[in-house]
Amino acid sequence: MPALEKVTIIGSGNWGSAIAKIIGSNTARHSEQFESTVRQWVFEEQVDGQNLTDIINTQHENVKYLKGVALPHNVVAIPDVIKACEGASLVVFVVPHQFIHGICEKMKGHLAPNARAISLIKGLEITSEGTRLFSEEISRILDIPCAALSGANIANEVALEKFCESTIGCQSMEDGLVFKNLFDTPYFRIAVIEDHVGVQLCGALKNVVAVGAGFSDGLGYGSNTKAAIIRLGLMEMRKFGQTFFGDSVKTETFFESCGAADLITTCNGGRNRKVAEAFVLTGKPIAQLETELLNGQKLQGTLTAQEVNEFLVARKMTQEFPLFNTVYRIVYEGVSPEMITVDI
Ligand SMILES: NC(=O)C1=CN([C@@H]2O[C@H](COP(=O)(O)OP(=O)(O)OC[C@H]3O[C@@H](n4cnc5c(N)ncnc54)[C@H](O)[C@@H]3O)[C@@H](O)[C@H]2O)C=CC1
Ligand SMILES: O=C(CO)COP(=O)(O)O
Repeated sequence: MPALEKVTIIGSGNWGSAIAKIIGSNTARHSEQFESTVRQWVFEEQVDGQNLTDIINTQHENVKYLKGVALPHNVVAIPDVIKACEGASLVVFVVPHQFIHGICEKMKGHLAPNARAISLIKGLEITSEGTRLFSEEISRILDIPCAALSGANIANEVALEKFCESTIGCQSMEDGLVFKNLFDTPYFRIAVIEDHVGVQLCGALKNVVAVGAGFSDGLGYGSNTKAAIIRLGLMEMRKFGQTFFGDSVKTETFFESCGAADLITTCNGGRNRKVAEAFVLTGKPIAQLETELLNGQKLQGTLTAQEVNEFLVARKMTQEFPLFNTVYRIVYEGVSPEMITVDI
């Protein structure tokens, strides 16, 4: 009989906690394939004078990032990333994208020889030199294959077991199906496709569009305006993929949960939308609103807008992506939010 897979989750924010609930129940359910215990690396912090890891391990609840949701008892919170990942054969990365590099560097040399990873991160490594997917970054640093999972998955709703779908993009179907067993439940339905590039591009770029949708809400524009922003955003997402990743992004991927569906849910119920709306209503800086409104959770869309802009400026192509460009200029250059319907 093949050895049981040892699962480690890297991250314990809002989505990291919701996904820990699913993974913990699935490893217990599929005891022929997975070791029941799931180690979760938790960035240690104090909550009411107690370590967050101690709270999770005794109360089985992440009281800071997913309050009110019971976590399975087989999920064990560990503050030391090396202890959390030592000997792991399946690694689930679910941290805000700005933190991934430092974490991967510490994990080097500590995984099982056959380890495979999956990235749930919604963001892109974009610099003026080029773009890199986080699955590629993780593969490069740790020398292991890495798939991606992304979908219309607002964490709080998934944690309450409200039905939704999600997409796994992989290079090896064999690995994709192992991960499907780790994530799939009757209320979290997984499709596996061989387009790990498209899955991640959608997950990152839809956050920029959601910031634009939030501006529209803050200005009091209605559903038609938001629908236009969503449609134009989808077109720019596809154009970005076709222009910079060519045939490796499949058009059908935009019709999966990771594509149009995630764009719609994020533009209606996500944190990027919420903070962008408050930006218009209050005039406060984004960083201040992130602190005031999100209780330690992190925005991804404004950072991605900045990274995408740097990449497009280096190629003199900002005019070809008017929505991405306008979102950037509103957040970072003091351009009036009304321009969201003028310049796109
Ligand atoms: N929350 C959601 O509804 C969904 C989020 N995602 C994506 O999943 C990824 C992770 O998001 P969440 O779990 O929601 O995180 P979050 O937005 O709740 O971020 C907080 C997390 O960042 C950690 N953190 C703070 N400072 C840190 C540091 N210096 N080093 C390392 N970690 C630090 C905190 O401990 C906490 O675990 C993101 O890319 C996000 O876009 C994807 C689907 C749904
Ligand atoms: O990715 C998400 C839903 O699928 C969450 O989006 P926000 O980060 O805007 O909350």
